Amino acid sequence: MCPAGLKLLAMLTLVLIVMVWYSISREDRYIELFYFPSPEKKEPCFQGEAERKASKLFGNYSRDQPIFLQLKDYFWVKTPSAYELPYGTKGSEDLLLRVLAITSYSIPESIQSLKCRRCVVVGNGHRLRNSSLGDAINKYDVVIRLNNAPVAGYEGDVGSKTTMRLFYPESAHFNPKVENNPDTLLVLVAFKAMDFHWIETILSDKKRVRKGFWKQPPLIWDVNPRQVRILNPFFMEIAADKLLNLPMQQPRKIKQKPTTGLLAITLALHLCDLVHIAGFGYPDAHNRKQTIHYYEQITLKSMAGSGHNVSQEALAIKRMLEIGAVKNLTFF
Ligand SMILES: CC(=O)N[C@H]1[C@H]([C@H](O)[C@H](O)CO)O[C@](OP(=O)(O)OC[C@H]2O[C@@H](n3ccc(N)nc3=O)[C@H](O)[C@@H]2O)(C(=O)O)C[C@@H]1O
Ligand SMILES: CO[C@@H]1[C@H](O)[C@@H](O)[C@H](O[C@H]2[C@H](O)[C@@H](NC(C)=O)[C@H](OCc3ccccc3)O[C@@H]2CO)O[C@@H]1CO
Repeated sequence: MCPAGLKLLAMLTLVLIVMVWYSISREDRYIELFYFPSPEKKEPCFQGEAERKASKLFGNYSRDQPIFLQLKDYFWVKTPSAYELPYGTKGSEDLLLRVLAITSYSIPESIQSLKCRRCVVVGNGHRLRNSSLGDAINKYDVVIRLNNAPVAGYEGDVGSKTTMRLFYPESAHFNPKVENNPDTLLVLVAFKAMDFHWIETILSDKKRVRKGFWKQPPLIWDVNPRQVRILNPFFMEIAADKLLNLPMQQPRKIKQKPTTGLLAITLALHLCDLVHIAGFGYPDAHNRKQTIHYYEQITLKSMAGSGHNVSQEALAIKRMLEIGAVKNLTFF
């Protein structure tokens, strides 16, 4: 072969090597960010793995914090809190005391006794639509759902098992019996003192108050008080502080806060040994027509004034995916 031919061959080989290297490196990234579960097999689970990985994000924060608030911490001793709601209980202690007296705080024995807890957090995103992930989702030990996201009619895509559902008064489903299982834990995330007041009036059948909510919450809510739990605001604090770098005390007007989904992932990293997520991810800001939920036709416009920074949250979730703290069943 002539020298020019050899040179061309060398060039082509080099280009080929670079292309192979690039596609391998992209493939690694692909595996990090997307994950396809096998509906037949249970995931291998390693005790303490989520905690180990999460410590890279959160630092060595205390694992002693209870998941749910307990009466003993407010009745016998008055546990002090540095912050007001939603990051602490400062100023809401009396209301909280009454709520804790009529609710429970235990984690079900079926979860408590597991050596390794496999959890999935199901976000409300449109990406779940036609995903056929229902069977895979039902196989996790703990399925965490959010707000009023329905299950009935969407079982093929989102499953039907709900171990716990995080909600606040304005996001409570008006028909909780239809969208949950009889033993689902209904976990109240309190953002303001009125949220404690609402649950108290509902569970003790006291006079309902209509004012003080940004959207009318249910006035009748047919649930067993033994299913209700109050989430420890500590998780909101670390989601805001460690994942989003939000200041804990903000002027009244700004009030930025994590979404319930990011809060649920934070909680799962504390409660579980393996954390998978599905249905997370918003459309680009300029994509005005794309619906955001798997169950209704609303767009990003509906979120104006919500106080969420969805691009900052996307970066936080990407970081979690990159370090392997969570895996994603849908695309991100
Ligand atoms: C109009 C409005 O205030 N919408 C908020 C709604 C609304 O209050 C409830 O749905 C009740 O109707 O609640 C929120 O969230 P929402 O109930 O929409 O969704 C629950 C969580 O899923 C994740 N999500 C959702 C849609 C999407 N395209 N990508 C996602 O990643 C998010 O992590 C989200 O938290 C909320 O509580 O966070 C946040 C939304 O901003
Ligand atoms: C996790 O946050 C929840 C939801 O995602 C947010 O959209 C919602 O934001 C509301 C915000 O909490 C309200 N602020 C207060 C202090 O209540 C804000 O209020 C403005 C308002 C007041 C009266 C009537 C209409 C609007 O409204 C925001 C929603 O537009 O907070 C949720 C947790 O409560």
